[in-house]
Formats: sequence, C-alpha cells, structure tokens
Amino acid sequence: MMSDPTTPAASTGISPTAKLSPGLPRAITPIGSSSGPELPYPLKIEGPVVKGFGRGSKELNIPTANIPVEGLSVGGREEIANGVYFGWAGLDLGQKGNKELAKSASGNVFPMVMSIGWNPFYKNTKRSVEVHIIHTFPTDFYGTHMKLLVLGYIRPELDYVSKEALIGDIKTDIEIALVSLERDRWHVGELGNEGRWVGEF
Ligand SMILES: Cc1cc2nc3c(=O)[nH]c(=O)nc-3n(C[C@H](O)[C@H](O)[C@H](O)COP(=O)(O)O)c2cc1C
Ligand SMILES: Nc1ncnc2c1ncn2[C@@H]1O[C@H](COP(=O)(O)OP(=O)(O)O)[C@@H](O)[C@H]1O
Repeated sequence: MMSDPTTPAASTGISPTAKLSPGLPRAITPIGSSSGPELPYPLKIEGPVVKGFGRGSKELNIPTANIPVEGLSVGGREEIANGVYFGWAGLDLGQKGNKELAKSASGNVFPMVMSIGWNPFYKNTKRSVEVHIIHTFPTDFYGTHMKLLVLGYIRPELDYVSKEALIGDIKTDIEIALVSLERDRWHVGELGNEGRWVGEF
C-alpha cells in the first residue's frame, strides 16, 4: 500500500503500513474533541522521579521517568485505570542545580506519553507509572519533582510478539499525543488550573 502524503502518519515519517503491533496498524489521528479535554480529564498526578526497571533507555531506547505507584491514590480514594495516556509533564529542572539540564529546555512543560500498569510484555510483578517525555535531555533527572497533567487515554497496555512491535506501538502513541496536544484548546496555558488530583506525594 502506498502511503498517502496528506495523512499525518506520512508527514511524521512513520509508515502507515508498518507492522506496529499484533493488531492492525493504527491511524495517527487526534484523540478527543477540538474544544478541549472532556471529563474526567484533566487528571493530575505528581511525584519524584525514581528508578524503574532499567529497560526504557537501554533496551527500548525510549527512556521513561517513573514516579512511585503509591502516589496514584490519595487517601485510597482515587484510582486511575491501567493503560496508555497522554498529556503534559512539568519538571522542576532548576531544582538539582544542574545548569546544563535547565538550559536544555526552553520551558518546564513538555508533551508526554504515560503507561500505567504491569507491562504485559515484560510480565512485571509490580505496577508502575512510566512517563516518556517528548524532549531530548542531556542527562538523567532522577529525584526531580514531576507534575503530570493527563488529558486523555490512548489505549490499553498490550502484550507483543517482539520488542520491535512494542517500540513501534510506543512511537505511534507519541505521534498520536503530538497531534492531539498541538490543538489550541489542549495547550497547557488554555487549561489553567483545571483538573482533579488522582495522585500526589
Ligand atoms: C507510551 C508507552 C506505552 C507503553 N505501552 C506498553 C504496552 O502496551 N505493553 C507493555 O508491556 N509495556 C508498555 N510500555 C512500557 C515499556 O515496556 C516500559 O517503558 C519499559 O519496560 C521500560 O521500563 P523501565 O523504564 O521501568 O525500565 C509502554 C511505555 C510507554 C512510555
Ligand atoms: N525524554 C525522557 N523521558 C523520560 N525520562 C528521561 C528522558 N530523558 C532522560 N530521562 C531520564 O532517564 C530515566 C529513565 O531511564 P530508563 O532507562 O527508562 O530507566 P528506569 O526507568 O529504569 O529508571 C528517567 O528517570 C530520567 O531521569
């Protein structure tokens, strides 16, 4: 199948014909309405960046900043379901006194994709919250406080036939997040202080 140059998939360089997952190739179309996120979003989660399982960068070449899963319920009241989400991540990059890190970012808010759950491909025995920030940083930022504004749900966590299939699907998630977040009403400034906390430390 020829790729159609008018589709967002083609313009992002990801072939719509690639076998991205055990399922069908996915269209790269924005999630939700152009008038902005709808309830229950935005959801807010925050916590310190902690060590994960050490696979994100090394094995997948997609680093993921983890926050403690215990932060997902406030007084046991709130829960957020497992799955893949998108939104904005705020980082206090000046916090660690690392000038190189602070200088690398034009602001403190970045687009992000987040996976919550058990990583069925890796059969984890611990639930985790993993955030890939769509930005290139010069160093790690463990210990930095991260604030998440979750604006929508992309898909459930899945198992895969191969590591490449998992990576392909995460790349598609990133493209979907970017086309979703580029709309005016989804910009962080438009959302003000709206949102409901589902996790904080
Ligand atoms: C956007 C996104 C989607 C993901 N989707 C899945 C998934 O469907 N299935 C899965 O097993 N893991 C999924 N993961 C988790 C990766 O497997 C995980 O980031 C990787 O194991 C690295 O873990 P670590 O950084 O804690 O070492 C996803 C991660 C991200 C950032
Ligand atoms: N774009 C990025 N998104 C998320 N984390 C990043 C990014 N760039 C660098 N990092 C750093 O890499 C760390 C994650 O690396 P990773 O290999 O996934 O290990 P682990 O998840 O086991 O801690 C994050 O905690 C963060 O400090």
